Amino acid sequence: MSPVVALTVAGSDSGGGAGLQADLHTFAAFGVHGTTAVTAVTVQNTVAVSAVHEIPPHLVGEQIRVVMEDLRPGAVKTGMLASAPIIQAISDAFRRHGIGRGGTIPLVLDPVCASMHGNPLLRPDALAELKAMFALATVVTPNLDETQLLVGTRDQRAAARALLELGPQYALVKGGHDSGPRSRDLLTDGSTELWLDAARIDTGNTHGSGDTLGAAITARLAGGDTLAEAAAVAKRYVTTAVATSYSVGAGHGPVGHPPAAEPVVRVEVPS
Ligand SMILES: Nc1ncnc2c1ncn2[C@@H]1O[C@H](COP(=O)(O)OP(=O)(O)OP(=O)(O)O)[C@@H](O)[C@H]1O
Ligand SMILES: Cc1ncc(CO)c(N)n1
Repeated sequence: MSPVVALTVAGSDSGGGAGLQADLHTFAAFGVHGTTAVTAVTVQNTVAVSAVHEIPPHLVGEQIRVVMEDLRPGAVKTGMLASAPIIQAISDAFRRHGIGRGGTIPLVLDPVCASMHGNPLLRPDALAELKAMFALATVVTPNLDETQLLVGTRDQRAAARALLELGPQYALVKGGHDSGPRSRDLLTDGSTELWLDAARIDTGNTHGSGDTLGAAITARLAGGDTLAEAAAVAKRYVTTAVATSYSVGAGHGPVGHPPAAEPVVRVEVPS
């Protein structure tokens, strides 16, 4: 039986907590075969991002092409995209391979702009290009710092409305950076509204939580879920991930990636 496959188009985090490393851990936890198109190599640990090396745009496009032609992922996620020329190459490849709106393969677009340390992961002059790409997305998943940058507000409802005007099918506005006893994310397509709600866990070790939520949605979409189903499962998973986070290094530790309670494919260990 061939496995369910997902693709992440993202940057590498040398510290192993976020970026494509978190995406691959998440795909594996759901029993999904993970593939990657690397956009940038970041020199990063739990304390800071100290350098970024961008991959040439045509090579990012080529990674997408060879994965699409051979492994046929059922869903695609984007994370750190780094620069406007890289975003253009990715958008072209997505249109060519039927990824996102107008195609048949769902696209989860996490508009990563900075690390949780506050270091930039997107060139400031690439913001317009990133926003233009939203029209391709099944869902965009910004945190509150990103909504402030993209649409000028940290109010979840107002941000979702403004994001939907840019053309994605759904907006999922994450509330991890809010305060209060609950960590609430808003999922809406403009006519229905779903609040994904969980207790806020008292920890500073949330590095990679956003990537993990988006990758869990992508894994479940690859397995055939609707977006609302995928988001509900992913929220339960990221809450477990934050609950199993740990301290490593001197800064923000990563979330854990335990086997998913609601996997796409249950991994059987031969006895
Ligand atoms: N302390 C916490 N307790 C429970 N859930 C949390 C906590 N922090 C974040 N979350 C959840 O984790 C997910 C990611 O949210 P967040 O807003 O932190 O994203 P992010 O900033 O993109 O993450 P990252 O740290 O990867 O950059 C959301 O579902 C959010 O509600
Ligand atoms: C490479 C990379 N992607 C995404 C994030 C945001 O979590 C990060 N810190 N590093």
